[in-house]
Amino acid sequence: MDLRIEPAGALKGKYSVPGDKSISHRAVMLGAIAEGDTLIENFLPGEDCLSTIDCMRKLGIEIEGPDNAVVKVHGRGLDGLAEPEDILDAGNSGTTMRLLLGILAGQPFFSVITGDASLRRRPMARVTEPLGQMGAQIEGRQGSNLAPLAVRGGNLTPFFLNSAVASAQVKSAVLLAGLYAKGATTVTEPYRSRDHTERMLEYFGADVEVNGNHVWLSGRPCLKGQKVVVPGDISSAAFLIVAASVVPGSDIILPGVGVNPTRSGILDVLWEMGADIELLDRRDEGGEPVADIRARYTGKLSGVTVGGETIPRLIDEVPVLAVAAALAGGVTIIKDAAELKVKESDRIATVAAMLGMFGADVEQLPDGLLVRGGRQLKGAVCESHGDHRIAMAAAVTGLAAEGETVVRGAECIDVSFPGFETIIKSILK
Ligand SMILES: O=C(O)C1=C[C@@H](OP(=O)(O)O)[C@@H](O)[C@H](O)C1
Ligand SMILES: C=C(OP(=O)(O)O)C(=O)O
Repeated sequence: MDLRIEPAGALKGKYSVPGDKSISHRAVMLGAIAEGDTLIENFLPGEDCLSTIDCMRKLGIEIEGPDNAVVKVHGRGLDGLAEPEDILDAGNSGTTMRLLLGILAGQPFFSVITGDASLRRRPMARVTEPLGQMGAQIEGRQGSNLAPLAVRGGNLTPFFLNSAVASAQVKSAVLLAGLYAKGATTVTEPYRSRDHTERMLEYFGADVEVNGNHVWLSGRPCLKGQKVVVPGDISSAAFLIVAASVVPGSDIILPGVGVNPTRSGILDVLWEMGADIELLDRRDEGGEPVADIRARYTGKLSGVTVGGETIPRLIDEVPVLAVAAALAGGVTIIKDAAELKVKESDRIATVAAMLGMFGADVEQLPDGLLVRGGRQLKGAVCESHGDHRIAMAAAVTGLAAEGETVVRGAECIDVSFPGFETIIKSILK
């Protein structure tokens, strides 16, 4: 599908962003292995989270919905999953595959998990190795690095993982497997990655302790089904916040967006660049911090250097941050972000190619991007590369560029932000 974009009129008023993808996945998974029902409100009905529901159904869990973003999971307890009769399909979703591998590692049955062409190229050894050390047998191409992966789980022993990457998917896979091991499992990571698994495990009744970059979990807890109200996804909100920051006259409110500090790096960096963003009515909902976000055009963004502990706090927002950088004055350097190469596309290469099509000055670095901002951008025909974040970043660039932009392969936007196209069409001049 082609998405056609023209220079935008100002973004004005309230826009609602769909539920958080990371939290929606986790609510279904924990709901499935908890005792009793879990009611999820504001669930993200994006393709990725639908893949998680589909896999859980194949594992014998009855799930109602999504119906108006409400999902009911009839949990069967820690040992209630059934051997799937068919291959589990994680689609385009790295989170589904890596977190589910953690759960499958603890099951006394055989399962096979695969995904689409993009996911079958993404590295899985980062989870299959520690899960193997915990006692699961996992086989796949390239030394169990590439899906399809066949898992024979069960009889896990507790583990101490000192992870080389700050990855919430790695941390979560080991913690979910740790639920099935008698004793304590701990994970240490170089920088703190998103902590939704830790927060939700505690909310469902597990014994979890977090100390800086270390997480400790006691195995074999009794998880109890809960009501989970999913906050709006800050990763989706970021596209509208950047759009409002670069399109003259804009002033928007995004109600009920998650502002968990392990996710809000994009706000910190946009503030540093000079963006006008306010957090209103800050509150806590179901163990997650939430706020209404107001973003206004300022007309004077400037370049920044971003790296280190900030990167895991905005990893999925780098494509749209690069758009802001191309429209800002001065140089922006994004470093320590080699993880971008193993997302739905190689996002260092695809962001540079996409912005280059608009006439922006962008250089690829081995671990990030160098953007020399301030050029007048010209509408372009660009490819999504099957990557939802690249498609949406291109659309936002098109709003601020001269002339028409066409985003090819824009159907992938439904992976994380169904409704994006409707919002964008409503603001075209
Ligand atoms: O745990 C999660 O929900 C996610 C973790 C991040 O991946 P990594 O763990 O690979 O950094 C992120 O990029 C992904 O979109 C969602
Ligand atoms: C990297 C992403 O997701 P996943 O790893 O779940 O495919 C993303 O949504 O940008």
